[in-house]
Amino acid sequence: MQAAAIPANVPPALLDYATSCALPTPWAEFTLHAWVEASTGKEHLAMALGDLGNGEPVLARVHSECLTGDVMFSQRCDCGAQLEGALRRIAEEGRGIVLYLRQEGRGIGLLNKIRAYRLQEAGADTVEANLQLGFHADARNYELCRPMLDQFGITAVRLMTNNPRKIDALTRLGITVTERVPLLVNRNAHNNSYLNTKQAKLGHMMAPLTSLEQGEPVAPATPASVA
Ligand SMILES: Nc1nc2c(ncn2[C@@H]2O[C@H](COP(=O)(O)OP(=O)(O)OP(=O)(O)O)[C@@H](O)[C@H]2O)c(=O)[nH]1
Ligand SMILES: [Zn+2]
Repeated sequence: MQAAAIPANVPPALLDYATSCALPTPWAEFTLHAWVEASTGKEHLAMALGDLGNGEPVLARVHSECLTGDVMFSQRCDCGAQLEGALRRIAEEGRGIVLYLRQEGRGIGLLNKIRAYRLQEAGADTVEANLQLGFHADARNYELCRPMLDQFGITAVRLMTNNPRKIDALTRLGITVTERVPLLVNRNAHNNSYLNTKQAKLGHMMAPLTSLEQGEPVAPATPASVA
């Protein structure tokens, strides 16, 4: 039997909701939700805590995948500490959500991020490395956030980020960002110039630290805390 044709005026779903489970963490027991992106088959995730659909703005983080930082403890970036900081803060408040988007390497993928790191070892900064590889400085897209937030009836968020593009993107998607909650964690000798480049070239809202010079002793990975 032939499948019924989808009427031309109905946009195709970006995401299919798949399933959920309890996810105990050191800070709280979250609920892990999973979706499948229709066009790529990628699995996107959310960690949710508390009553999210009661109309109060939700403490939220939109986190882009960083395997090296989130899983392998890399100090080249601040991603792992930001993820931990966001989860801790949500646990403290007892309510909130982390959207975990599978757009590794600012959207260029893991292998290309590793290639970009090699170029950075040869002197390029994080933006120049992407451009040398033929990519945009930031190839991410946040449109999936809308159906993910819709799942919980979330229309307004207090967004944990230093990245103005995320605020713009959510606003353009019709989500009200009532507050930006800064997320400044784990600046160290390995990621200091990376963070300075994000501020200078990508518009991130974070003060540059000039006192951390290359070759200085590396600060131990501090427990994540939200500034
Ligand atoms: N191409 C590239 N990607 C990187 C590099 N360092 C980290 N990333 C990626 O950058 C992204 C960082 O994601 P987020 O922490 O959510 O976003 P952000 O733009 O830093 O904004 P906030 O953390 O919200 O302030 C992840 O996808 C990382 O994999 C790099 O040197 N090159
Ligand atoms: Zn990272």
